Amino acid sequence: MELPANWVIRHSRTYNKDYFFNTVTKESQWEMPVANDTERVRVSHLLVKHAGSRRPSSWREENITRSKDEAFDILKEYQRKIEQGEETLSALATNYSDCSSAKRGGDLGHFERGQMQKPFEDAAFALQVGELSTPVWTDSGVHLILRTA
Ligand SMILES: O=C(O)CN(Cc1ccccc1)C(=O)c1nc(-c2ccccc2)[nH]c1C(=O)O
Repeated sequence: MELPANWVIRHSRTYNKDYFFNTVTKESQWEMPVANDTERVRVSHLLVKHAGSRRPSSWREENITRSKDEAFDILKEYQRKIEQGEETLSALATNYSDCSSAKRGGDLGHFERGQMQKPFEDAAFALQVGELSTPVWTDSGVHLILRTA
């Protein structure tokens, strides 16, 4: 049984069953502690906004008028290029992402559940490290997500 760092299994004589004890925080719990690598992910993403985006504006374009369909077609072409190895997500995000993270090659750093828009979070946590998502829709627009850690 793989336990996250600092966790040990203890046995409760009172209830005659095992529990989990964190030797650093001194907390104890009955349920199996969540391993760190499922608590936090790091991703880079490429966002293409459209006229219906909550904020249809970006560093690239002051007033974004493209349709949802156009945004999807643009993102699908980026996805094809990345999957074919012709381009990297980082290079495309730097030049074409409508998110301010374009300046960092699309890197969003690490985040836990509860921090991002739900569709984005669910897609990110479903990826294996190194895996590229299919297009993901949020209120911001449509995204390609690459899990990096
Ligand atoms: O939607 C808005 O009201 C304006 N935003 C920023 C935003 C979007 C959702 C929640 C909080 C902030 C965006 O449109 C946006 N969302 C993102 C975003 C969305 C999901 C994951 C990472 C970044 N980037 C941006 C940006 O301009 O740079």
